[in-house]
Amino acid sequence: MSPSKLDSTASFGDGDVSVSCSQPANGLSDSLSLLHSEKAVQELIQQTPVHGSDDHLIEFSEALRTVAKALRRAAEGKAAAQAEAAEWKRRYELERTRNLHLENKGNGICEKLRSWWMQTSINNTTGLIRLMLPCLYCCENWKEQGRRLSKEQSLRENNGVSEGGRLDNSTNQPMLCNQEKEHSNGGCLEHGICSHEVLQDVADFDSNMAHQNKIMRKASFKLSWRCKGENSDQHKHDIVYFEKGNISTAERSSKQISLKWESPPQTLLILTKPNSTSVRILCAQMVRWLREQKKLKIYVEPRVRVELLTESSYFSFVQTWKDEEEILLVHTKVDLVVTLGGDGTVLWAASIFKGPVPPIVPFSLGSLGFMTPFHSEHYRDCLDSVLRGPISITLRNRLQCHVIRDAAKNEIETEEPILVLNEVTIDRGISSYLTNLECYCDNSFVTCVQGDGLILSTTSGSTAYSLAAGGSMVHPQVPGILFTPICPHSLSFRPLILPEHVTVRVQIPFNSRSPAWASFDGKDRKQLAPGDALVCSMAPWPVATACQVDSTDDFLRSIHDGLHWNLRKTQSFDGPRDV
Ligand SMILES: NC(=O)c1ccc[n+]([C@@H]2O[C@H](COP(=O)([O-])OP(=O)(O)OC[C@H]3O[C@@H](n4cnc5c(N)ncnc54)[C@H](O)[C@@H]3O)[C@@H](O)[C@H]2O)c1
Ligand SMILES: Nc1ncnc2c1ncn2[C@@H]1O[C@H](COP(=O)(O)OP(=O)(O)OP(=O)(O)O)[C@@H](O)[C@H]1O
Repeated sequence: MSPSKLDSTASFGDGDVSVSCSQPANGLSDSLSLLHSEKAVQELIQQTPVHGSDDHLIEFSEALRTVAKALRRAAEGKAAAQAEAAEWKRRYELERTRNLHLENKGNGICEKLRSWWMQTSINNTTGLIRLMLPCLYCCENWKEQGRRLSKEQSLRENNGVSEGGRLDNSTNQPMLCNQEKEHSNGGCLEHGICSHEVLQDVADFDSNMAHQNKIMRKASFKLSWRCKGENSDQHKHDIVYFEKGNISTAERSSKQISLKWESPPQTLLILTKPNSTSVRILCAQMVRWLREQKKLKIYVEPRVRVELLTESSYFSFVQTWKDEEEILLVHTKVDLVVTLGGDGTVLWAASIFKGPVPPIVPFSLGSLGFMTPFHSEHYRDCLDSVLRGPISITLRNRLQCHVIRDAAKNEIETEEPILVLNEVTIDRGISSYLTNLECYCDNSFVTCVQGDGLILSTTSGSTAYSLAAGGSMVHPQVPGILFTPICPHSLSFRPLILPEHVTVRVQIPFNSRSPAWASFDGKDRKQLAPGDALVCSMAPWPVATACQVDSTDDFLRSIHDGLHWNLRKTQSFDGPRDV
């Protein structure tokens, strides 16, 4: 039988293996079943005794091999096509959201913000909550959007009657804070990065605070690029000049950044490492000092509030949240976050904020502290100078990771993105097989990782797991994505550093021997089945951590103190030398 004879459904043996090769090109209905068929064909080849003298059998097994190969190619083709389709679907959705957003920007209203606003207004018929949040999707023009939404609300409440086009929103319009009035020309965005203000927050989400029916607003601050010999308030937007055909760089894409408060911070969130007596004692002291000396409002996690109240009822002024939903609003309340612990507590702090993150002041109470430059013994002086400002900060990029399930029927089933400050790791989990990860960068094939796994790390995470896997240490202010294999079974694999603007996709091939596992900053393990993918790009919400000196000094100090980097006894003068 020649291979060409295998163009129709053929049954082999006692009929339990059936291979159809006559399907049209688009008939690759299910690559998994194709793979099973391939396996069956392979098994059949192994089971069928082939004697050198039997030409027919040799020809037959050749034909089967050809079929097996064709099936494998078909399955791989489908996997690639599915990955591409998923990516295009994602891009389409992104584009559609952006277009919707732009369309509504014409009206001055972001669609997401509009629906959120509608919900809030509908859910709170008493009209108690009328929060004005920054729009996470556009992060601009939201004050104006607030006014317009308020007008819409007013219209709805008045059955939409507005004959002369004049809208009376005097009762429903969010109250504007002073900042809003001062910056109503939007000047803030023109000369730096500004914090968002909360316009009005009538009802506190904590019932303990329900009686405090008063205006709270977030402290406003400005971030500016600091460069030696340059006026710090001047920020040119052009990075590259093309004057008379000559290309010259006018600016660096990343610089030392300084934070200057435009209004004093009023609310602090303190996050602490659990199960540590020294941290508990320090936390109580700090809360007391901040309340008595600085007159600040303090938020802590529910666990910490219980701990403080167990110590003394004095701490009843300390506020907290009740559930996951309320945590989502915390960033609108808090001006500054203080962490008491090690790097893990900074990671924990960042993980609480699924969108914008307030600046973090990390105190070191762990064994290593790459992101925790402040010493807890001097907390009063440190906090004094941070609250006064200006301070140097390290603006740490985060990665935004999407798990795309092959089994997902539609985009509604797409899982929420996860933000990481250190890295996302895709590894073999408990499986003893090699992982097989197909990696693409902006749809260009990068490589197939065969080994224990792959780390996609931020530059902040470059001193963590990526370093242990042989990646380079990178200054946290350098924008980039580290692509570091874990124990690759290849002599020529070297870690890469990719530019910050790319999207990396890691695909688990359909013919993978086992599922892979993704973990995010060392937590939240998720299984990735064959056909699933992890798509990762730079998130728009970095984490600003306060520096002791500046980002470079702090970074170098951390690798010297934390890792004893390049520590070696100095060679003595006493010996052979060039004269
Ligand atoms: N082989 C390894 O080195 C290895 C293995 C697993 C996880 N990790 C790291 O642990 C991190 C989670 O930290 P954790 O504190 O929640 O877990 P953990 O308590 O297990 O601590 C892990 C260690 O990593 C250090 N670390 C964390 N972030 C760092 C950073 N940016 N630079 C330098 N060191 C850093 C911590 O100080 C700590 O000593 C993960 O994001 C991962 O980077 C490292
Ligand atoms: N507020 C928190 N709630 C829950 N878990 C937390 C919190 N803060 C920290 N953790 C977790 O506790 C673990 C240890 O925290 P951290 O790294 O800060 O302390 P450490 O291990 O003593 O420090 P180091 O790693 O420098 O020795 C981390 O896994 C971190 O995610």
